[in-house]
Order: sequence, then structure tokens, then C-alpha cells
Amino acid sequence: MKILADENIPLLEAFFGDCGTITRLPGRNLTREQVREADALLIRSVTRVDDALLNETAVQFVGTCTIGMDHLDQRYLEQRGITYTNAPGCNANSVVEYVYAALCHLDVDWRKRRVGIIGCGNVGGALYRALSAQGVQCLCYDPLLSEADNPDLAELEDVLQCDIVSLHTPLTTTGPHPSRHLLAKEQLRQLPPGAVLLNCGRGAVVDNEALLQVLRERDDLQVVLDVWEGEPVISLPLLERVSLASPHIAGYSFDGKLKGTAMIYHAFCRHFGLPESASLVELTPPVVDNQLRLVEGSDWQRLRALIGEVYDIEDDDRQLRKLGKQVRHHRVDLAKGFDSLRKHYPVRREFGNYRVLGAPKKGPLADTLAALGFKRANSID
Ligand SMILES: NC(=O)c1ccc[n+]([C@@H]2O[C@H](COP(=O)([O-])OP(=O)(O)OC[C@H]3O[C@@H](n4cnc5c(N)ncnc54)[C@H](O)[C@@H]3O)[C@@H](O)[C@H]2O)c1
Ligand SMILES: O=C(O)[C@H](O)[C@H](O)COP(=O)(O)O
Repeated sequence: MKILADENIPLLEAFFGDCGTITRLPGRNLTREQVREADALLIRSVTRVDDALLNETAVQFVGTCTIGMDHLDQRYLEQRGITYTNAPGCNANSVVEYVYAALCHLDVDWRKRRVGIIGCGNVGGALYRALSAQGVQCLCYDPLLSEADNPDLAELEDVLQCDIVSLHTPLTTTGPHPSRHLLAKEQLRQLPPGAVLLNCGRGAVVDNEALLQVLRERDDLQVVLDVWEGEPVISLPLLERVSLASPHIAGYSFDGKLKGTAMIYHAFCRHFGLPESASLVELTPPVVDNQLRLVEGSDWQRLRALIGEVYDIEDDDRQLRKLGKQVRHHRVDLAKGFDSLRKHYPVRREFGNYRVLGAPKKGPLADTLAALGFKRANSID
């Protein structure tokens, strides 16, 4: 069995080492020549999989260790009878934690605001449930869901009136509800004064040129962009205008990435009728220093400090802005720099790995910590 894999898939050898011969290559520019002999192609979101890549190749299985599938030409894969799969929900927690970290960084206490969620599947749904558990009022726009799935569904224009609006749709260009440029100038102008807009779905769901124009007109909006139109060549003028910027790493918790590899491993073994010998639980390293202590202060100060200790989102922003400056001074290539930040992203563990010393047993802060996934630590733990 010949396996061709993106070099950025973690634990490749540990999961697939017994299944065949693995060749690792950078995913962004894979060629048909490189793919020709492979039986299985294991990728991430940066490999476009279509006729140009797979025509006259031996590939019979394509697994993307990601949630998003917009880089797969699904109709072509179906026509060719090539099995393909993604890893639904693998990094949903990671994205939800990114949203909290971003709001903490902006000093926006979500517990006192109305939150609009656009796209309410694995990621948006997890955010919705966690916010609802904290008593936060949410409005959700998802034309593919019904009231039975989500009692807080609303029209897009109403959701855009929320104080915080978070985008979690896939990128689609066809079908009854294409999401490309779902937020164009008209929609962006509807955001209320002082609103916070976050995009952690796909860059092109927001018209980036329109967003730049709106940010030039209004200085009251706070925009958080993890995903950008045209990645890895992002708009540097837009980078300067947004309040928090990152290089498409919302889903890059270590736990989420490993889960993505494991889900594709299961699908791969099923497809080729192989026994499963590797286990995610056994391969996931524990967090060594997993006890955190709440600082003194208000609930909000304690929460911000705690989340900041686990996830330093300010550093993500700093690194991307540093890259922007280097590009402007012609010292670095933007696309290479963007991919390099992603390739060398530091290990970030999810909140559920941590125990909080001194956490209250009851009350609003206890509810929030539980909804975020933190565990309480007894002083004897
Ligand atoms: N930034 C990151 O690191 C990161 C990480 C994970 C996922 N993502 C992106 O987030 C997307 C969503 O992930 P998910 O796991 O929730 O996917 P999902 O398929 O579980 O849910 C997506 C939801 O969006 C809804 N939707 C589709 N078109 C819509 C439209 N036009 N308007 C409103 N809602 C629409 C669907 O009905 C569905 O409920 C992924 O497709 C991926 O592109 C980004
Ligand atoms: O769709 C996803 O799962 C995320 O966008 C994922 O984090 C993308 O990461 P990449 O495949 O580009 O490394």
C-alpha cells in the first residue's frame, strides 16, 4: 500500500506506519506526478483535490484530516468512484475555545451580550450549547436547520443585530444557500454600533474587500479574522484594520489535530479492511502541569486570566502582524510566511485537559467554567 500524506499531519507514522509505505510532502503544491502511484491520499485543507491532481492516478481513497471539505471536488470524486472522507467535528472544541480567547483578549464579556451564530453545525452548535448553558442569549442563522434542531433560529438580518456575531459556515458556491460572500457590504453595514464580528469558518464567507471598505468607514467595529479570502496571500491593509488576526489556526489545538488524524485512520482502515492497531487515547500525551489556580478579582478578571494562561491568543496576533511588517519591508514572502506560521504553530491543549484549583462549586463562574470544559481540582488532587 502506498500512502501519500501532507507532511503537516501529526502522528502519521504512529497511526499509519503499519499500513503501508508513507511518503510525506508539503500539501500546498502537490502534483499529479507525485500522486500518480499512491493508493491513498491523506491531506489537510491546503490541497486542492480535483481532476487536475487525480486524473490517471491510482488513488482510491482520499482522507482530509479536517472539518472543511471545500478543497475537494466532491462531484469529481463521486464520478470517479474514489472514496473520500473528512473528520467532522474533530477540532470543533478548538474553534469554540478560540472564540472565547478572542473575546477575552478584546475584553468583551460574552455573558453580558447577545451572541449571533451563523452556521450552527458541529462548531456553531457547540458554541451555541456552551453559551446557552451559561445563560447567554443566542440567535442563530442556519437555513438548513429547523426549529426542532435549534429553537433560537432567526433571520440573517436579525442575527446581524447581535452584539457579537460569529461565523461558522462551510464555504459553498452552489446549492440553495451558497455561503460565499454571505456577508457583503450591505450585511456588514447592518452590524450595530460597537459590534464584534468573528470569522472562523472560511475566509471567502466574508467579502474581504467590502470588509476593508466598511472598516475604513466605521471605527466602532471590532473584527476578529482567523480565516482570510485568498489564503495564504491575505490582504495586508485588512490585517492592519482588524482587532485580532491569526493565520487560520482556530482549529489548531493539539487535541483537535490528533483527533483529525485518528478519524481518518478509522475511515482508512474501514475502507481497506485493515485491523486498527493504533489508539487515539494511547497516543495522546497527557498535559504535565495541568493544574491552574484562579487569580484574585472579579469573575470576569478570573476567567480572562485563566483562559489567557491556557491559550495566549495575543501571540497568534503578534506573529501574523510581525509577518505583515516583514512582507512590507520585502524581507519575507507572504504565502511562505503564512504557511510557516501554521506549520510551526506551538502546542495548544484544550481547556478540558486542565483542572482549576479554587474553582467555586456553584454559581455563575462555576457554570461558565463547566461550560468551557474546565475541570474543578480538589486541593488534594
Ligand atoms: N478556522 C478554523 O480553523 C476552522 C476549523 C474547523 C472548521 N472550520 C470551518 O468551519 C466550517 C463549519 O464547521 P462545522 O464543523 O460546524 O461544519 P458542519 O457541517 O457541522 O456545520 C456547518 C453548518 O453551517 C450551515 N450552513 C451551510 N450553509 C450555510 C449558509 N449559507 N448560511 C448559514 N449556515 C449555513 C449548515 O447547515 C451546518 O449546520 C467548516 O466547513 C470549515 O470550513 C474552520
Ligand atoms: O477545516 C478545518 O478543519 C480547519 O480549517 C483546519 O484547522 C484547517 O487546517 P489545515 O488543514 O489547513 O492545516
